[in-house]
Amino acid sequence: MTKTMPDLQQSRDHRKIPIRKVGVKNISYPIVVQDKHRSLQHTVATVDMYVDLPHQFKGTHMSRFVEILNRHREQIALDRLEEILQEMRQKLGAETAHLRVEFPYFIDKAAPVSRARSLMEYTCEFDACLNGDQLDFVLGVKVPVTSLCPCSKELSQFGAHNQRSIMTVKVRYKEFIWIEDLVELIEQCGSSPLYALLKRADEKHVTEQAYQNPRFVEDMVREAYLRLAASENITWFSVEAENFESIHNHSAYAEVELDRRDTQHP
Ligand SMILES: Nc1nc2c(ncn2[C@@H]2O[C@H](COP(=O)(O)OP(=O)(O)OP(=O)(O)O)[C@@H](O)[C@H]2O)c(=O)[nH]1
Repeated sequence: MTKTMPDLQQSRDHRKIPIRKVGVKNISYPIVVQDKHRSLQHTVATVDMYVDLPHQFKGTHMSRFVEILNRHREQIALDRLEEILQEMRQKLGAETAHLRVEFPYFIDKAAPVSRARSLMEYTCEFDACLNGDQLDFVLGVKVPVTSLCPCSKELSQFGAHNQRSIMTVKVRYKEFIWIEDLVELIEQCGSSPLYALLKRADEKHVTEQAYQNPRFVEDMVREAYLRLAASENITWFSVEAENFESIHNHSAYAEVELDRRDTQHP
């Protein structure tokens, strides 16, 4: 039946414009992530899959992306991404394949005083690209923290404004990095970490901890820079901090980046 149907995608395009990324976006799909303490964690990701398209073709074959994803069902994990990307390149006749997987990841944390345990959610991403046989992979994690304003503390007779901040860290690395370790490193860069569950004794502790540890967005990204740059394993990183200001109707924002790849591969 399909053989007799016209294949418009395969027909020629005459505009001579190659397309860098074309494919499917926002597929909700189950994946498996390596968990530092529980071996594996099952979660549901939002998946984007793209390839490049040479100028002479009218369209890509959208159904093949979903076919590939389903061929790897229950095995979509970090160590399978390259295989999936290779299959995308091959089945879609492309030079470059992109696979972005964004997912909620849960870490079991103990509250600082009561030690009450709770699951804290972190939004993570694997962003992988295969160009020929060159694999580029970026791990990203969004880490919410508390920040307390040093200026407000200095000026005010009582209190200081403080807010929830999101620190977004992205890394390229040589040897495997646990999401848990990245989260722990970034949590040290705000005024206080966040927890899903706090009893009263914990609430007093985190409030006082934040007051004793005021941080601008600039302090937060600089602290992260120092800690990430200290690891030889990390070849590239970027860190963003966004403070959802409690006394302004806008956010304070800062970003830093370090790229060691050029010096390693001149
Ligand atoms: N290329 C392209 N396809 C689209 C778009 N929107 C929907 N589609 C549909 O995606 C569907 C699947 O396309 P293909 O993968 O080429 O389907 P197919 O020809 O049955 O599959 P193959 O035999 O593997 O090529 C088609 O029905 C298209 O109409 C779009 O914006 N671009």
